[in-house]
Amino acid sequence: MKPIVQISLDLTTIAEALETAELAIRAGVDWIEAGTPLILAEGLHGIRALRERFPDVPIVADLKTMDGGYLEAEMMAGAGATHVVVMAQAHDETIECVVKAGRDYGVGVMGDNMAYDTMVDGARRLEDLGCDYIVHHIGYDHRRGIAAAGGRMPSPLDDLRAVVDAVKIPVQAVGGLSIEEAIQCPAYGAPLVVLGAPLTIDADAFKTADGDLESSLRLICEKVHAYDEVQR
Ligand SMILES: O=C([C@H](O)CO)[C@H](O)[C@H](O)COP(=O)(O)O
Repeated sequence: MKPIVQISLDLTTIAEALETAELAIRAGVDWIEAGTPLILAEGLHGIRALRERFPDVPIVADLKTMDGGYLEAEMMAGAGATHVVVMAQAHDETIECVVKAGRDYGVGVMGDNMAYDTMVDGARRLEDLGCDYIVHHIGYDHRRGIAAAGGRMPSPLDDLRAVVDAVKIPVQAVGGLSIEEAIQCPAYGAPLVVLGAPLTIDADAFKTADGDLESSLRLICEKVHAYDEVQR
């Protein structure tokens, strides 16, 4: 598939999410992610507002579902999400319910391997249970905790190649990627590139970052879109 750039709107108001998404789409971003903080703060209203403003843009609802999977996915699909996220740590039945809702409502299911004992095994399990994409994810708190204790901050690139090789479905790497790392994802075989907090959002304040965000995003999109097909 052709590489896709997704912006994660880890913000807490609809107004700021719309403003940041507007700018991102102008810069060439392909998919919008309603981040977990936005879903918590604004719920389905946030998804509906994004859908109304951007009728044709795919919207990922980063639900991080752990239980009650069918209803959560169904509600997000009804509000206009095109993709939902379920955790590898969830029970098999929950992942299966989200996959069933995905099939029933025509939304893509992304399985997130964050905090799974072995991230490669988590990715394999998510694929076996029917997910359409893998989110290979180093958690925000986890990586910051390691860094605060003086350790090297883990990067999703560390195991990205192994995860890509373990599954046949498309993979995205998430969790503190720098601009340079984000641009490299397609070269690792991961066609979905997520621009998260370090690039776009002030991670400490959950506000849009200062600086010329639009120009930075445009540059990143140009570089990622310059890649040929990624083989999956
Ligand atoms: O899912 C996310 C995280 O768990 C906080 O909710 C973020 O959207 C995702 O990690 C992308 O942002 P960065 O980690 O800052 O790159």
